[in-house]
Parts: sequence; C-alpha cells; structure tokens
Amino acid sequence: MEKIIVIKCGGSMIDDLSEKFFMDIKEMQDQGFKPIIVHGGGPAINRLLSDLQIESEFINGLRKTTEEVMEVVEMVLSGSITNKLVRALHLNGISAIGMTGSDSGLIQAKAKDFEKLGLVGEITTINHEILLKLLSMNLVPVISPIAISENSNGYYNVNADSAAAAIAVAVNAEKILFVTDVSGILKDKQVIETVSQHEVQSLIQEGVITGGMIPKVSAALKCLEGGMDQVMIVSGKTPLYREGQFIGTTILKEQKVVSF
Ligand SMILES: Nc1ncnc2c1ncn2[C@@H]1O[C@H](COP(=O)(O)OP(=O)(O)O)[C@@H](O)[C@H]1O
Ligand SMILES: CC(=O)N[C@@H](CCC(=O)OP(=O)(O)O)C(=O)O
Repeated sequence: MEKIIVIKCGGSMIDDLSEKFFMDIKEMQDQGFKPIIVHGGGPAINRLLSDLQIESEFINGLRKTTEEVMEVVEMVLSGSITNKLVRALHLNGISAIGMTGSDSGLIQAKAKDFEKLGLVGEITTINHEILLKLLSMNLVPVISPIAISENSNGYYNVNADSAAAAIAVAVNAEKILFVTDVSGILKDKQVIETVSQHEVQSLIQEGVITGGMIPKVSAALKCLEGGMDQVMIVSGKTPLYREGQFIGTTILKEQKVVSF
C-alpha cells in the first residue's frame, strides 16, 4: 500500500518556501512517501484584484466570487502559482506535474451559496484515479483548487484547505500537512504541540483561532472525521522535520471510550 502524504501549501508563504522545504519533500520520497501538493494563493489573488481595481470581500473566510473575480482567481492560481511551484520542484530535482481541480474532473463542486458567495464551490466528488496514476509514475501532482461543475459547464473557486482535505480523504492519505506562515496553532504566542478535536472547537469559540486559521482547522477536522489520524499544521518558512519528526501542531482524533 502506497503511503500518500498530502501537502497543502498556503498562499501566505508560497513565495517564501525555504530550500529546506524542497529538500524535505525529497526526503519524504526517499522514505517511501508519495507527495501530492495542493496550493492556495489568497494574497496573490488579492494583489492582482487590487491592481485591477476589482473589489472582493471575504465572508466567513471564503472569498465572495463574482464572474469577474473568478477569472482573476483562475489566472493567479492555475496560471501563475501552479507553474511557479512546478518549476521550483523541478529545480530541486523533484518531478512534478501541474493540474487544476477541473483536469480529468478531479474536483467536482456545486455552488455553496450562490446568492451569498457567488462561484464559491462546495466539493461533491473527488475523482482521484488520475492522481493514483500520476503517483505510480513517480510524479508529484501540484493541484490548484479550481473545481469543475457537476454538469461540466462551469467552474468554482474552492478554498484550498477544503480541497486538500477532500483529496487526502479520497486517496486514503496517511498524513496531511497544512503548510502555512506560522509554526502551528498559537496560544499566547506559543505553539500548541497537540490539540484534540474538541479543544480546537473551544479555541475557535474563545477567539484564539481566528481568520485564515479557521478554514484550516475546519479542514483538518474533516480529515479526522474522514478516517485519517495524522493531521498537522506546520510552517513552510522553517524546516518541516527535526530528528525525524514533523514540527508543528498535531490535531488528534478523540479516542472513543467504550464502556462494557
Ligand atoms: N491561533 C492561531 N494560531 C496561528 N495562526 C492563527 C491563529 N489564529 C489566526 N491565525 C492566522 O492564520 C494565518 C494562517 O492562515 P492563512 O493566512 O489563511 O494561511 P494560508 O494562506 O497559509 O492558508 C496566520 O498567519 C495567522 O495570522
Ligand atoms: C473560496 C476561497 O476563498 N478560495 C480561495 C482560494 C485560494 C486559497 O484558499 O488560498 P490560501 O490557501 O492562501 O488561503 C481564495 O479565493 O482566496
């Protein structure tokens, strides 16, 4: 059985990925892991929208996506960022192939709430066979979270954390790493090393987890609900590993207590 690891690269640090990050991906391959990369790009989308003087707003961490905004989202994610990442991987000796969630119907979605959010997609199906074929060819798929509509005549903007989580569950990944610009979930400026599903909900309610960390931990919880048990939030600015262990916050599945 292949050990698949899904690595979600957040837009927050995609331009600052350390050389060590790529060396760590190589090390994962040497250890027998098959990486799949799903990337975001929120800050780069914001920059181009602002240059083009197109207004956009976030509602509960999701970008309200009009037709005009969607064109920019696709241009930045599938045009610019996927290709930059593929080239950076190749530069570091890793064979990668860029694709969007629309390719081969990989990510199918429907409108989450068209009235409120426009073309924001809610994932309905992951057609993961193509990924397994690419992995068997020792290629690292680099995926932008642009979904295809169920009837194939439209496209949707999917939050990259949600796309990564759905793909990880669909391919039965051993691990998922949410790579971002902070070293994990922080409380009082300290990284929380391990946190349970239940504690994460409390941290959101207490206002410790806010902003972009909310869709990330929600996606992490979906992975645990989907049967995975190794979910981490780590930094892409510093090495991923220390002494064979990933560095960051591990979100743990709650153990069910069975009484007889
Ligand atoms: N408790 C928390 N711990 C760490 N980061 C948090 C927390 N609450 C909110 N954040 C914010 O979440 C951000 C990461 O989310 P986001 O900017 O969407 O990243 P990405 O683009 O990598 O997906 C951090 O930079 C930080 O500002
Ligand atoms: C629906 C929605 O909000 N989509 C995101 C897709 C990119 C993303 O998720 O990028 P990060 O990983 O950098 O946050 C957006 O338009 O910004």
